[in-house]
Amino acid sequence: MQKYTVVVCDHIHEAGLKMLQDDEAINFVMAADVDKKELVEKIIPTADVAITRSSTDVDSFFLEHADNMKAIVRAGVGVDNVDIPGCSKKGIIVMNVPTANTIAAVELTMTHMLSCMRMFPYSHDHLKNQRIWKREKWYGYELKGKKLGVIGFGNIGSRVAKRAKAFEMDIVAYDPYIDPAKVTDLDMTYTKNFDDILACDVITIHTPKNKETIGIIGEEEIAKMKDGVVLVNCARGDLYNEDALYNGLKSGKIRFAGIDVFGKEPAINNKLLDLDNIVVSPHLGANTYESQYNIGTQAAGNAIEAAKGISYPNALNLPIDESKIPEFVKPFLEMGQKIGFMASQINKSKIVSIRVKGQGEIGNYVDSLATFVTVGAMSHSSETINYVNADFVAKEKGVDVEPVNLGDSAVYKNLITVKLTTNEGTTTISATIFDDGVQRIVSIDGFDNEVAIKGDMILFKNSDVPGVIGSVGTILSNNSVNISDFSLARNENKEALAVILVDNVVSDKTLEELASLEACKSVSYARL
Ligand SMILES: NC(=O)c1ccc[n+]([C@@H]2O[C@H](COP(=O)([O-])OP(=O)(O)OC[C@H]3O[C@@H](n4cnc5c(N)ncnc54)[C@H](O)[C@@H]3O)[C@@H](O)[C@H]2O)c1
Ligand SMILES: O=C(O)[C@H](O)COP(=O)(O)O
Repeated sequence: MQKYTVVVCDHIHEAGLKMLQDDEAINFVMAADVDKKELVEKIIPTADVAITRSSTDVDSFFLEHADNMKAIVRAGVGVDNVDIPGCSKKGIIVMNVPTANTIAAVELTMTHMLSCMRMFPYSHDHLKNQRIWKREKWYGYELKGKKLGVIGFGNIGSRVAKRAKAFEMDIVAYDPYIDPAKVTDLDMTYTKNFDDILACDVITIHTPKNKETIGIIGEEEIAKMKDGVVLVNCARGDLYNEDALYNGLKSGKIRFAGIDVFGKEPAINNKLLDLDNIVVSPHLGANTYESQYNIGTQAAGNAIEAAKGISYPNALNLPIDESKIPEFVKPFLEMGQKIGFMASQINKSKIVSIRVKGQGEIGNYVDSLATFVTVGAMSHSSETINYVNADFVAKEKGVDVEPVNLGDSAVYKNLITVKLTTNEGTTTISATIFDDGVQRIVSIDGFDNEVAIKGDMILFKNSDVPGVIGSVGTILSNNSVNISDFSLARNENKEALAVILVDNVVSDKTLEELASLEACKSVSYARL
């Protein structure tokens, strides 16, 4: 069996590590405690996929050594320390885990906000460590009635705003890239004028770190702020210019700051730590058990799928303008890749052509869909294929890829059909996503089997005569193969196709036994 090496560069939850350990196709290397230079020089060259967090920079040094790398999974949101154009140049897909730590970051932001208002860590230290009971020293301020300026109204910023509203704050949001209704529908104020944010009592930032946002709060902005303003940053260091922040805190213009992130981390020598009106944490925004469990398991699952070429969830460097792809399309793309991968296992031979048809609204996105299907179908025949180079690899290997938009679908809201032609014949699979979000095959080679696209599946085609299902069940049970789902369909030629989902890996011996049944016409096996 082919093995893929997944290198874990930073600590992730043990449930994620276990998933990697338990997958027989994965050679798992835990390198979180390895010195970064050694990691890059000695371990990264062996990796098919790397899992990273903010402590591992994916920079030119890293990429120079990533000669086998197919994908990088950033186990978190921020990809400011990942050279995405550099990855694209090397054909490396970059994925992140975008929402698994949202709540952890939101709640840490509220913790910082409240800590700043009540100077909580300082009063705690006074009593606990200095044994001083001096209640009059610790008069704080209330959030109620104060104006909160939220810069960046995405997953985290919008949820911070909702929680702050529950504290009876007035919310002003600045985010040029959203529909203002996202703010105004919540009875909050949307502004395009950054000065409205600077006029707030408390300001919190939740944008990514990029060219536009680095230093978005600098000396000039702080000068315009109210005296006694409170600033919170649980997004990224350098969004607030650290010299300007230091001077503002030192002068008292900024009354208090709550800071989780720093320009250079670990930040043990940062001069901000010398101040008495700052609450700090060592980049803990994502550090809750819940969030790390979710991130670790999602990152591991995505790394396994990417290593095997099954799918690349949340890929950030696709050859497609993601902003032009509506949300409903993304699961179809993922499903298209799985169907391509499945078809290539059922019909194992040199691929001649891949025809991808889209019906319903999905038909408008059939070109992107064809790219994903191609990646899935050709991942067995090309070690390096991905969304970035799929068209090129297909052409190079003489595979004809044809996307077809069929317009409206008579039966399904959206339907995709993949026809894979190889030297051995054709396999045609149609699938849709129902309103419950479950991806389902609705037909295979003209048989109307309806079955979920997941796990291990046996496709058993036979003459439609009595007793076949019983014999199949007996063989599977004699070989300790447990059936989890079974779908049977027949055609007018007196043939039947059974799609059998099973709980465990099926051996060649079991497949041979099935093939030896008299009524059997063909047996194939696909692992997703
Ligand atoms: N401290 C932590 O551990 C921690 C945890 C999670 C996320 N983060 C950071 O928080 C950031 C935000 O996370 P998210 O999940 O809310 O991301 P998101 O993509 O959902 O939201 C970001 C928002 O910022 C807006 N934005 C972009 N540029 C802007 C600009 N110039 N001015 C105003 N708004 C702008 C976007 O339109 C978007 O709505 C991440 O990029 C990450 O760096 C930190
Ligand atoms: O961007 C993120 O997801 C957070 O900053 C968390 O970073 P971490 O994974 O290094 O904790």
